[in-house]
Amino acid sequence: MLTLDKLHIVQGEFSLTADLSVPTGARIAVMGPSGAGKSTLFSTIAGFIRPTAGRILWNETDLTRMAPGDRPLSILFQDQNLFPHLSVVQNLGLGIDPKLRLSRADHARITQALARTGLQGLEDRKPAALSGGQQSRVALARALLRARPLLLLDEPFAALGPALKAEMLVLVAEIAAEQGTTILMVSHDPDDARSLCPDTILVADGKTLPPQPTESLLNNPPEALKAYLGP
Ligand SMILES: Nc1ncnc2c1ncn2[C@@H]1O[C@H](COP(=O)(O)OP(=O)(O)OP(=O)(O)O)[C@@H](O)[C@H]1O
Repeated sequence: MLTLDKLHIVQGEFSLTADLSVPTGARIAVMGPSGAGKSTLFSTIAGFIRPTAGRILWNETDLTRMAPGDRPLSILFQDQNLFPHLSVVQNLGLGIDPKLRLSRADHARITQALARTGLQGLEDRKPAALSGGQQSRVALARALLRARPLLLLDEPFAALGPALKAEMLVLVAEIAAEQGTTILMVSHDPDDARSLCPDTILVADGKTLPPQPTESLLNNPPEALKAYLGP
């Protein structure tokens, strides 16, 4: 279970509170107006921003002061943060060992992750020689290899076309189900939220609300969400 315990985040003029829990294995959409603080919330959970007050817990473990790399999570952004000078295999290897000292078993796991994400044959390509969809797959394969229990998706597939995006979301859902991964996903698309996430966290007006059923939230959106979703 992820617990945000009386969390208070301040970035200059901007401030955001969160006091909620997310059960293990849940798939939760994170929605709210532009600038409401969705990415800031993720950066705080991932450890790139230090909260002003409160705690972040994974089960009984207090993550609040833990280094980002030690936290039990992976985060995927829109720019896939792949290393441009490294091949697909090397980028994946970094998910296992930052010094790329890989055993035969590690290579076998990489081969498996490549197959799982449909990247066979692209092992030696550099990211610049991959399509956007293929880059997304590499980032997802790396997260798969890290096998952390919590996956934060900050619109990693936003630049893809609708069909490819839907395909990636299905893949995420499959992998998450296999690994029992808990997912938080920032989404601007109500259909994505509906298809992948039974519950939604709303971020608006400086507050992060606890998860509530996605369907009823979208069918009867509060003002802040109405403006964001458009007509
Ligand atoms: N380093 C910073 N210093 C001061 N303010 C910041 C900093 N980083 C972000 N902000 C502000 O914090 C607020 C939240 O930004 P954030 O990117 O988290 O919003 P968001 O909900 O993810 O928006 P979007 O949907 O447009 O991506 C914004 O008003 C932004 O201008």
